[in-house]
Amino acid sequence: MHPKAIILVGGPSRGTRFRPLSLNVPKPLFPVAGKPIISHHIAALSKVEDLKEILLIGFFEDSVFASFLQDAAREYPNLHIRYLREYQSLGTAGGLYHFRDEILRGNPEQVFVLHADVACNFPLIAMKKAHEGHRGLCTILGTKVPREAANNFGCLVAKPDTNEVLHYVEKPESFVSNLISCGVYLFDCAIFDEIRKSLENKKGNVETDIYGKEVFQDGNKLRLEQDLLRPLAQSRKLFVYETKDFWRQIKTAGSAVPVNGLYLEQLLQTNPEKLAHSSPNGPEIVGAVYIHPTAQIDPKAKLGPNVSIGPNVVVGKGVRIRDSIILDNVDIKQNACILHAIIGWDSKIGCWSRVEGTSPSAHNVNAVTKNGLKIQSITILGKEVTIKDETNIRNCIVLPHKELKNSCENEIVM
Ligand SMILES: Nc1nc2c(ncn2[C@@H]2O[C@H](COP(=O)(O)OP(=O)(O)O[C@H]3O[C@H](CO)[C@@H](O)[C@H](O)[C@@H]3O)[C@@H](O)[C@H]2O)c(=O)[nH]1
Repeated sequence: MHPKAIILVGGPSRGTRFRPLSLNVPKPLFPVAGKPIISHHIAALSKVEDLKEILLIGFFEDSVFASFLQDAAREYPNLHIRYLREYQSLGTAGGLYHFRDEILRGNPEQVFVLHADVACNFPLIAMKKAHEGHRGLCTILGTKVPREAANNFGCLVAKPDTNEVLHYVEKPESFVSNLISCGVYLFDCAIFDEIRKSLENKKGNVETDIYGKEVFQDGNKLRLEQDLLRPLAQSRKLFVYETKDFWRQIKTAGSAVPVNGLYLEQLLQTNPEKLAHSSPNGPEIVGAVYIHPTAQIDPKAKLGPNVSIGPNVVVGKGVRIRDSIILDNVDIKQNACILHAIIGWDSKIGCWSRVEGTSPSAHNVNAVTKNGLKIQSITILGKEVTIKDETNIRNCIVLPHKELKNSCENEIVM
């Protein structure tokens, strides 16, 4: 079977919860464990036999992915990776249908569809094997989440013996099931007939906008979940493949920190040589830590676990960093301490300063509550933020280009 793959990358308006980091980089290209979020998807797809083409579909400007695509072409010479731009947000299935001729060119039999904003070990080969063992049109990757988190996702009720999905309910108001959709699918190409049927049904719902143009009632969008998966479950053509391995959404900027940790842990198991290790003349490394080869780390610094250090970062003597992502060109002076934080590009952290957040809980990755109010658990500094010497920044979001001389806590610094 010869498959193709699609990564749904969304567009700029969708990155709002990822601010302030999405002000400088589109979310799909934000680095976790040393490489852009969607590079992890591509690495997994590159291992699928006979998969030669990956299409990124979204509504960002074309230029956004240009240099990423050049780098990816160098890294994966056998893969053809392109970006297809929707003229506006067409919904999670709208782009698939709009670009169906491109997708079906070369007669693939199957299409993987991956959301860009999820992190997992993408068990695509196992999904494909499971898919070929049943008569469904789609196999969806599922995982179990805590009961109280389930209604934030697409919920699946499946027959335990056959994995046939009996009900699919998108973000239900009351509890349906704690088996949820991970946003990773494998479709037979016959799915395009189902999308057409779904479109025809929706055409019954057309209305006229203020310009007299016909639009669907929900703004011309075709939703993979409600318009396709739900009817597929009703007609018993949807199956689930459950992963017991890690899975996480990347919605808020703060969620990049636990995701970084999960991918670093995975690297520690599969490719430990890509990670940093303690050495007699180097810094002390605890657990999984990634350091870009151009970064300069003082031998008296201590890093880890769950730390990624970007290109050209300078880390001074006595610095302590854990559970943090340090982006390109950051300068951290001696004895500063960085915990549960993301430090934006070109920022400067003065000596004896502390930039810290709080350890987030499993499925509520970005917020902790204090006196009933949500506060930031991961501290995030935007691009080019300067923290003066001996200043403490706790549970804050700091917008780009700020200079902080005084300590602050539980604030959004604008
Ligand atoms: N190309 C394109 N991509 C889109 C569009 N709308 C969303 N996306 C992309 O599609 C993915 C899903 O985004 P959302 O629409 O924000 O859905 P969600 O709240 O994340 O929920 C979905 O994913 C969950 C798993 O993470 C599922 O559990 C849930 O059922 C649903 O499919 C993201 O990668 C997003 O960038 C669109 O109009 N066009």
